[in-house]
Order: sequence, then C-alpha cells, then structure tokens
Amino acid sequence: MKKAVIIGRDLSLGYPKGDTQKLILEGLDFELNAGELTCLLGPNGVGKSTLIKGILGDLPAWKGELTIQGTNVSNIPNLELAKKLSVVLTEPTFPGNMTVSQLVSLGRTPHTGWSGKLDKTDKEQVEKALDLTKIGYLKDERITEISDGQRQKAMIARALAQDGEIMILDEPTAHLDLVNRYEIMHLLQEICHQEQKAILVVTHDLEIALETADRFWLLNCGIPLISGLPEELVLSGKINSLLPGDKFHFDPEKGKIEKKALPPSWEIIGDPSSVFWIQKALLKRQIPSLDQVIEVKNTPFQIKFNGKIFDSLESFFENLKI
Ligand SMILES: Nc1ncnc2c1ncn2[C@@H]1O[C@H](COP(=O)(O)OP(=O)(O)OP(=O)(O)O)[C@@H](O)[C@H]1O
Repeated sequence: MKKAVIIGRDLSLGYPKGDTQKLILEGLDFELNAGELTCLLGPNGVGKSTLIKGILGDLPAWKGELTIQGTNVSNIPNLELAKKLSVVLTEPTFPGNMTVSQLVSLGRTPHTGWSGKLDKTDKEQVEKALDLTKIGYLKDERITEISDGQRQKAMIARALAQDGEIMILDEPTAHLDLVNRYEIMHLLQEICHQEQKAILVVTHDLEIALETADRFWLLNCGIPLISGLPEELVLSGKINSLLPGDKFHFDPEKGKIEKKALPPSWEIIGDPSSVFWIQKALLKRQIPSLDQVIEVKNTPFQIKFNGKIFDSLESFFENLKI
C-alpha cells in the first residue's frame, strides 16, 4: 500500500506581477509516495522549479491545496518543515574552507538547536549519510578540493543527514558527466528503496530517468500533470507529451528520443548491432534511400556496396558523396 507524503489537489501557483498575477501552474493533482523515486520532467520554463518552490512553502498556493504528511504546507513552521524535508538545489553554495564531514554535519542544524553541537545521534546520522552516499573516504577532504560529482554526493549526504522522510533535488546532475549522472541517480534510487524515503528529482535526463525512476511526473503547458510508471507512459505514448510539435518522437523500441523521419528505403545485411549503427549514421546524414544493398561484416570491419569494399564507415560515406 502506497503512503503519500505530499499531496497536491487542484493546485495553482504563480508570481505577483505589479497589480496583476502571473499564473504559471493550474489545477495540478499529484501524490509523492514514500519509497518511490519520482522524476519530474518537462520542457524549460514550464514551471518545475515553481512547483518545487510551492512544495517548499516559498510560494503560497493561489488555489487548491498542498499538504505535507497531512498538514497544509503554509501551516508548517520552518523548523518543522526542515525536519521533514531536505533539499538539494542546482547551484550549491557553501563556505569553501569546509571539509566534507563539516558540510554533511550542517544537515543536522534543524535538530541541534542554537548551539550547533552534535550529540551521539547527530554524529551517527552524519556517519550513516556518509556511508549511504559511499563518500566516507572523503570526509576529511576540503569540499573545494574534490570533484563536481563527489561534491554533489556530499550535498546529497548533507540532505540525508537532515533525516527527513522527503528529499527534493532540483537538477542534481546538471553539471556532471554521463558516468556521474548515472551514479548519482542510481545512488538516489538505492537510498530511496533502502530508507523508504520519498524522493523527487527534477531532471532533463530522460534516458537516465527511465533507467532509475519508479514514477514520472510529466509537466507540459496547458495539460494536467501526468503521473505514472515510466514504462506505462512509454507504452501508452503519453511520454510524447514531453515533445510537443511533430519534429521529434519517443521511439519505444530504442527507448530514446528521435527525430521523426519518413521510413527509410535501404537494405542493410549484417549483424543486428552493425545494422543499427549504420542505419543511425544514414539517418543522421539524411540519406533516405539507396538503390543498392549494403553488406556489412565484422572482424575485420568491412562494408560492401555497389561492387566496392570499404574498411571504414567514414570511407563509405566519402564514396557516397562522389
Ligand atoms: N521569481 C519569478 N517571478 C516571476 N516569474 C517567474 C519567477 N521565477 C520564474 N518565473 C517564471 O515562471 C515560469 C516557469 O519558470 P520555472 O523556473 O519554474 O520553469 P522550469 O520548468 O523550472 O524551467 P527550467 O527547466 O528552465 O529550469 C517561467 O515563465 C519564468 O519566467
């Protein structure tokens, strides 16, 4: 049985603009569940960060209701909210001289009172957060002297040390390379399932989100928020709501966004992975048809076309130009 920790009902949010109001999100219904990694996806400017501000109580609901563990967010005092919910923002800020362990300890601030002194439980929570994020070995390093990926893990550890049931991360992998992006999202998935936390991640990384998320929230202009299992949204075609216009579509067989193209008319003979990559290269070069069969062989790589033999894809394409 799912346990919804954040519930939005008919929620509208926006910003005051002079004497008028700039409405950004209207009539949203959603539930964020414990033990689920939820990815919020949508085009630039659709209102993802605005929704996060609403959840954090930084923007009041204009209409509808937003509750956290049953209480309207506007009625939760800041300190209480900080104990329930921790946040990792895109552009982290921190004093440069701090060690990783000191940064993670800051996560205990809502629990330590004015003195900031850590008791036994606080220290245990800091250790646990370092363990869960697998950065214990970095605890004495300065945060200015570690890599971007390690620093992002330290920010996640700080949020974990806060020990709320809910974690919200706004584009936590925005500046990271592919391997670190996968690593961070897998780490969040692991923490979410192991600790039964409700984790909401804003991301533009559809492919990594498909690999890791338990649930998607899709936001797009003029349509209600779509919530569902990622695979279900692919199968139903609803995933295409992320791609307005008719230039791109989500190819369910490849699990990728692709440019829409007329069905090509060439024949390629060879092993499936060679055929796949040669097709991709032909599509990229907008070559819709060839009147001869392409035969491809591996070890050594060879393409036979129009009575000629090419030992690389590059030389094959050079020949097509002539
Ligand atoms: N403080 C603000 N005052 C007025 N309008 C704002 C404010 N912040 C954002 N907006 C507007 O709200 C809309 C949604 O912005 P928001 O940052 O929530 O989008 P987003 O989906 O997070 O975009 P991105 O993917 O680019 O981060 C935009 O039209 C933006 O101009």
